[in-house]
Amino acid sequence: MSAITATRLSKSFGTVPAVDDLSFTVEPGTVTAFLGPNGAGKTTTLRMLLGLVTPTSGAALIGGRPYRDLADPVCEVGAVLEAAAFHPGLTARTHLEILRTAAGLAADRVGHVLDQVDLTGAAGRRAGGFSLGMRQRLALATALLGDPAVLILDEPANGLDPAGAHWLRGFLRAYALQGRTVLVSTHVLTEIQQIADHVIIISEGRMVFTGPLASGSDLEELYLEATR
Ligand SMILES: Nc1ncnc2c1ncn2[C@@H]1O[C@H](COP(=O)(O)OP(=O)(O)OP(=O)(O)O)[C@@H](O)[C@H]1O
Repeated sequence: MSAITATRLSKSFGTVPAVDDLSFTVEPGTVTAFLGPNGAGKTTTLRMLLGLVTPTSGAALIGGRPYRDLADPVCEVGAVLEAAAFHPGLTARTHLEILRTAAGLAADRVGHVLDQVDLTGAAGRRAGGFSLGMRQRLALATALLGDPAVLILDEPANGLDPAGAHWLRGFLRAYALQGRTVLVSTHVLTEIQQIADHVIIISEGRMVFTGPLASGSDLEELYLEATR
């Protein structure tokens, strides 16, 4: 079964058709790049997959079910959507501890995800003093708490320094190699080209390209051609 399925998915905000009859699948064991110009409908699509926006019509499924019907959502899908807001007075570890407790996860998960995103050294610092890149790492750590099979990330490299972006690429590649599913929305084509197996490009809410990314192919050329 596909890890993620969108079937004839549409969403209008008033008279604005943000997503228009969009169908695609995302397979386990792949990194899929979800691309499109500003306002193409990427974030709206991701929010529908995560049950945060109700589709006007069509279906958005994770593991064959709408998000609201998942038995154990924290363990099935982790997400980073835009720059997450953290309470400035709470430490990274406290943020994660609160989420871990609410989700009923094992006590060792907090230390594990802090290690995974390389934030262990800053775990006792307040999030209010974090740089953008550190906040991105903390947001990724929250997404990883349930050790989910599916990761949905909106611009995850935003604010990461070159070493951080390099680290993130390796992390996502390894995540997919474990048979898990990674769907990443980004505008940074040179970076995603290095790790994506599959590409979905939308424009004005509609699919303009979906297919595997052959090694050696030029993603920027493909993108510019598809969105012109
Ligand atoms: N809550 C909302 N109310 C009204 N219009 C919205 C809302 N959310 C999104 N839109 C509109 O839907 C369209 C798609 O927006 P969306 O944020 O999904 O695009 P995007 O592809 O993620 O863009 P970007 O690359 O700039 O982040 C835009 O025209 C946007 O103005």
